Amino acid sequence: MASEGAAATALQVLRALETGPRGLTEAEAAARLAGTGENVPPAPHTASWPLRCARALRDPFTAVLLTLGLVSALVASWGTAVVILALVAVSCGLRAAGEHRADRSLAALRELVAGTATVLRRAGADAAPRAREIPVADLVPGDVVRLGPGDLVPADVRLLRARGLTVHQAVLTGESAPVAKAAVETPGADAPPGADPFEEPHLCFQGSGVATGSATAVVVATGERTRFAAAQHTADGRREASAFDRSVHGISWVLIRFMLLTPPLVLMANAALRGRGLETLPFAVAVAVGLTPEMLPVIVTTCLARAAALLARAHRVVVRRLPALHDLGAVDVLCLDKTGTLTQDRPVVDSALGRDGHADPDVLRWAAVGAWWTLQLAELPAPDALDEALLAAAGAVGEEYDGVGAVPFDPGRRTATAVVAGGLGSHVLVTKGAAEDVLARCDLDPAARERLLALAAREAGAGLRVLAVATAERPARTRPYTAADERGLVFRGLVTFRDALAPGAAEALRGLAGLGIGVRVLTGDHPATAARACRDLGLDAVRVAVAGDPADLTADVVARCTPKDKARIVSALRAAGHTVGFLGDGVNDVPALRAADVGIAPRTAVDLARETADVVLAEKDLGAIGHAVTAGRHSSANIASYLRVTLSSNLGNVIAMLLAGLLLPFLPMLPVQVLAQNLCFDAAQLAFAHDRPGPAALRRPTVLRPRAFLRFITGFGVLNAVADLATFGVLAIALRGPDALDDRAVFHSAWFTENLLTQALVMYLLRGGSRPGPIGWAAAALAAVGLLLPASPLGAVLGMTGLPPACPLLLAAVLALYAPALRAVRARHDRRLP
Ligand SMILES: Nc1ncnc2c1ncn2[C@@H]1O[C@H](COP(=O)(O)OP(=O)(O)OP(=O)(O)O)[C@@H](O)[C@H]1O
Repeated sequence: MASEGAAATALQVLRALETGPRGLTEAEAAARLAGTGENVPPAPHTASWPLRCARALRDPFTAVLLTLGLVSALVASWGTAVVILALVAVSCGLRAAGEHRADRSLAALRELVAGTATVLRRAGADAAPRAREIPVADLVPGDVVRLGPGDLVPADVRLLRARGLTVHQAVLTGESAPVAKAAVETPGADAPPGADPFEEPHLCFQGSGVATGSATAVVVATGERTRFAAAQHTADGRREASAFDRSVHGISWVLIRFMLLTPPLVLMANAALRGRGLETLPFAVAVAVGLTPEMLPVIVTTCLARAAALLARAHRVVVRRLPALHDLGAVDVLCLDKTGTLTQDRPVVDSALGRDGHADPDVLRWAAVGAWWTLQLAELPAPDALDEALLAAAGAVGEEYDGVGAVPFDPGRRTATAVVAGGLGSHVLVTKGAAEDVLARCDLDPAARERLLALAAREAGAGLRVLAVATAERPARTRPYTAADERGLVFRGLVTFRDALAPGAAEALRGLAGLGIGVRVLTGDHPATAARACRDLGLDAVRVAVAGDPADLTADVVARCTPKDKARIVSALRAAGHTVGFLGDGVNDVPALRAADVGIAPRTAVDLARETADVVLAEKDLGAIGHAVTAGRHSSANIASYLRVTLSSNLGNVIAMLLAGLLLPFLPMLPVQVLAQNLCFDAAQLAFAHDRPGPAALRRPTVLRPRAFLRFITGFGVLNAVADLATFGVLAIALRGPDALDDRAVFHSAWFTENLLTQALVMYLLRGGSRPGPIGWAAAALAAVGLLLPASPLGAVLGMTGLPPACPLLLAAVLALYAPALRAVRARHDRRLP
């Protein structure tokens, strides 16, 4: 379509599509819909099962396991190879199943936040076109659509008319700044063939969103034929990994290096000290596998999927990017916009004041004339909330003038201008906007400007929103008006608005403070209005700054933020080491939503903000953020617990096994026993995905510091190895000397049992939190397997045997010493935590 559009004028495109500027009739549209199909991009998330499993294989642990399995098969160690491959298969299967469940439970809720488009359609061939909202899926080529600020471009379109239009194309091009678009008549005439269609000024693409201005455009491609659909196959995952995921990744790579080093080290040590050859390879491989937290991908997926499904069900929160939950859990600063988030964004005109501060209905009338003609001439799909309030308060005004032009509102400029025909060949500019910005464009002496600014501040201090109104009479002209014409204005007065606080906002803010999250308000509004709203919401002693002040990075409330300021402050907070969430609902929040670690939008947000956000609150209840944060922390805490327990335990086992292997005339465990023990431990570890962490883990933002973490596992790993080696010593002494140790089956079985018992103990004691819950049950089951398996027929298959009666008692003695040591070290570790 791009090449076709690039070469054709708007008229040619309309003709080719057998449509006109008045749009299609309903009947034509219905017939086309039957032919072209719904305007939905191919679903990117419903991957097939084989694809899901193949994706699971990309996980580094799984890949290493697979390699070890293949190495075992190469040296014909079939038992080892089969167990390892079974581990890989189970891990991939569980992970794919978890992803599938998560996708399914979210798909239904995603529908809730599906967008609509404003389309011009006619009831019949002779009927007048009517603008109405339809589901985006019902759009067909040839439809004429209207676009306004915050709208998502619903299909690939060719602009017919545009005013001050800029669009975010980041999803398609990665370019974060909005690009200007215009309905030029001979587009790209001299563009070289094959030039980037995204740079064509007269084409807009599905997936992009309107930052400022408005447009009327004809749909040229829908559904799978859009550029967006084509791009989706290549580009995915616009955001970098979360801090938590990066830490997990870092820890994983340290481990993988260890794992890869283990087999050669074991081989060399055994060759040097014991003169063993390549026959130790299966054992070396099994030990390396023993080090792997191979259930990590399964635990991560299950934890995230469970948290997302619970949030969707219980709190109607849609998590559009699962790993964002971990970012949420780590958020320590949440930035919010004010309008529409802390307030309802349903403004009602309170008063209209003249220059002297007294009521002046003429000010309201001019403001409404401006609102009416901006709306008409910019062909906005809908008025914004302030314009709507002006029109509601002023009644039928505007039509007594002829509209000439409009420069629509832009949150960077903070003004909007409409131009109407005045008397005797003159035009009247009607400009309204933020008091400071309008006053800066008025011809006033400094004292008068100060007085009027103070008047605006007084009204804002009462919690009202304030618009300043100014006009200017100019000789009529044909040249279009631009923002540069907003100067030399005559100040008319102020219109003030009441905007009620959002219900539940005060409570939500208290809840966030209780979760250890600092709140910053970044708003485009007047500092006094914002400060008052915050005070009314119970945020005391707020420090207020205006964007651009040196203090804007430390203030609680930053007023007069442009969209760029919001994004700048969010990025600076991130650079200072914070994990930053941003909650906003307007088009002016889009860059900040994108810049934050996690973007959150209420369901009522403009389409573009909702589409940019990682998390959407389907109910208009800010309290849901607290639940979402807690769910994120819950998931991260479980994963961290899993890693702590599994790695400490595995490391201890591996150290003990290597040393014992060098001291003993035979291997301390057969490879298949090492793997069987590993499999039992893995199965028990799945309980971590269902655990309820202790309240301490939910009270603070989650942080996983790799260094501290690796210190933790080394400390506990060594302790665990000491316990294992103590068992070894006790067995040697109790069973009296080398003879007893010659009974390999007894030794292997005793060590197997001891390993599972210590692992159960570590699971139970290292987890943190008070109630045992699923972990308690899993640990008990693991201990039972450890005690019963060696004597069972399966134990015999694995080369084990029942233990002599003295053995359990000896093991109990070792454990009785190990448990208090573990508790003591744990308590010391907890005391050192901040
Ligand atoms: N339709 C409009 N016409 C003229 N001026 C407007 C209009 N809408 C908003 N303004 C002015 O521009 C300022 C900035 O608006 P913007 O939309 O960036 O932020 P906001 O809605 O005030 O606050 P928040 O950032 O909290 O959502 C407003 O405070 C108001 O003074």
